[in-house]
Amino acid sequence: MSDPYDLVVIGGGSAGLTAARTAGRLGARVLLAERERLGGDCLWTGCVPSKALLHVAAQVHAARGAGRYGLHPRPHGRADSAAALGHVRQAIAEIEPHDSVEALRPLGVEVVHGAAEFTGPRGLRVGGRELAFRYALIATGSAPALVPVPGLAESQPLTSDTVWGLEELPERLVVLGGGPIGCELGQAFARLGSRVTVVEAAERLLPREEPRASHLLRERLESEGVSVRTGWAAEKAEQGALVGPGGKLPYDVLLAVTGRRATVQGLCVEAAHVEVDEHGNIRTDKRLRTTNPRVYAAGDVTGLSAFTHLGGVQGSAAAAHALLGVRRRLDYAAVPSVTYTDPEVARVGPTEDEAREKYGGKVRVRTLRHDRVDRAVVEGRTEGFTTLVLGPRGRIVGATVVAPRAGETIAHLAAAVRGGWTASRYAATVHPYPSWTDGPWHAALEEVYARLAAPRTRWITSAVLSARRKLRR
Ligand SMILES: Cc1cc2nc3c(=O)[nH]c(=O)nc-3n(C[C@H](O)[C@H](O)[C@H](O)COP(=O)(O)OP(=O)(O)OC[C@H]3O[C@@H](n4cnc5c(N)ncnc54)[C@H](O)[C@@H]3O)c2cc1C
Ligand SMILES: NC(=O)c1ccc[n+]([C@@H]2O[C@H](COP(=O)([O-])OP(=O)(O)OC[C@H]3O[C@@H](n4cnc5c(N)ncnc54)[C@H](O)[C@@H]3O)[C@@H](O)[C@H]2O)c1
Repeated sequence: MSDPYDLVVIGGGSAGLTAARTAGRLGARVLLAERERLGGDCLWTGCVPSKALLHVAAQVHAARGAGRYGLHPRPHGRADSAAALGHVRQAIAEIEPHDSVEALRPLGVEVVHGAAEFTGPRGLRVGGRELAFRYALIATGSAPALVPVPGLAESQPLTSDTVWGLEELPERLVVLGGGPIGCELGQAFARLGSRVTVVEAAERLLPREEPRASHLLRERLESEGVSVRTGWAAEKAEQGALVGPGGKLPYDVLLAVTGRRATVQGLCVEAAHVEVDEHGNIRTDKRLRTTNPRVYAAGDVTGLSAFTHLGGVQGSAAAAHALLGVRRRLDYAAVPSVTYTDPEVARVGPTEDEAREKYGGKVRVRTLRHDRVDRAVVEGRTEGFTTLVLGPRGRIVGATVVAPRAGETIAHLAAAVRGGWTASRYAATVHPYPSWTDGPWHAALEEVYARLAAPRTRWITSAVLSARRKLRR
């Protein structure tokens, strides 16, 4: 067996790639093992293809609406599936080189192709080699999980892994699951011309978001022809129909997007004394160390992250912890999440209800409807809103923005949450006009105006005004 590597990273997705790059930049001897394709879920079956498809769908949707401005005839029918999926493949092809063996080599990252398995607490086997490591990082991600609905597995539904292999747009698409994936893909396929039904067992779409965001998104989807069934738990799947409350939903294609499960099979984690928790995720402490202090974990496999941006940050932090012994605290309270539907639903921190559970009566909420945002008015998109959740000492602890490009707007609010800013501190930054960032800015200004109007402040300002009037008389 050769000298031990400083760090062996298992899995070349968002978390593993970022960890390997960090380790390489630190000058460590690092090996990255990947069993399929570098880039992982995000590049091949997740963020990149879904956002590329949503982009095509948005173009098609805009073209259909151009009749309003005199451009006729109004295009109808289904978009060209080959062209739509061609754009998806092109986006992947353009991003892929950034995640390639060639891009990693200058950073000193060695890549081995193969499925890694632990052979002991400080050793593993991959690509026919037995390796020793000082530290290892498990970044093996997650895979679609089918809910235990009778007949579902036998019906062989498409998942977010396999939907990209479709050659034709389905005539009737039933989407099982109204979470982020179901809403994004449901809207994309509907805009491209499929007849889409989204079914969700909970009482509303995107159950983790502000109820107002869920209702608004539902209205929007329905206005675009998507049939939405909430409180609709699938009971049975048959060939060609999903069965649930009130009867059958016939489909040509069934897409099951009901959550994901950590990928730990085949890793032989027991050999490394690495424990898995009751949900099947790798158990980690605050520093992302597993139950073996020589082995760390990052990304979807931990159950602490379901996003590329967070998986990458975890990977980088875990590499630095392991190699340098530094303690970089991860601030989960300020991690934004975005569902890239139109409008986008973006949030950082807790919802209003979650904040009230945590902070009780100290919570105040400012919501600004976007009919007060000039950018929304000029684009004819006033349906959205911004909510700021203020916690103890008036600090912004959470925010939700529902609007086109809310994913960009939320980044500044994430900085505010991370910095523990009050609404007035946030409002002191000048925001560009007319931009979507006017939503959060004016919501924060509303809080400032309310404070100015409070009796105590009003008493002080009145006293100052009156004193200055007398002085200058
Ligand atoms: C449809 C969809 C849309 C999404 N959209 C977004 C989005 O817009 N924004 C966002 O932030 N997140 C999004 N996500 C989530 C995001 O894709 C994941 O959070 C992210 O890709 C997880 O990264 P990871 O590195 O933890 O795992 P992965 O990307 O899954 O990488 C794990 C890698 O490990 C490899 N592997 C597994 N076992 C072994 C082994 N034994 N040996 C060697 N290699 C192994 C796998 O082949 C894989 O390449 C989306 C997900 C889906 C499904
Ligand atoms: N834009 C993004 O950042 C983005 C996009 C897509 C996915 N992701 C992440 O990927 C992960 C997986 O997403 P997802 O949408 O698959 O999972 P999810 O768990 O968020 O949503 C699945 C939905 O399916 C519903 N469901 C479960 N069983 C059902 C049944 N029998 N009948 C009807 N509905 C049922 C659940 O109530 C839930 O709302 C999430 O953690 C998400 O955050 C992120």
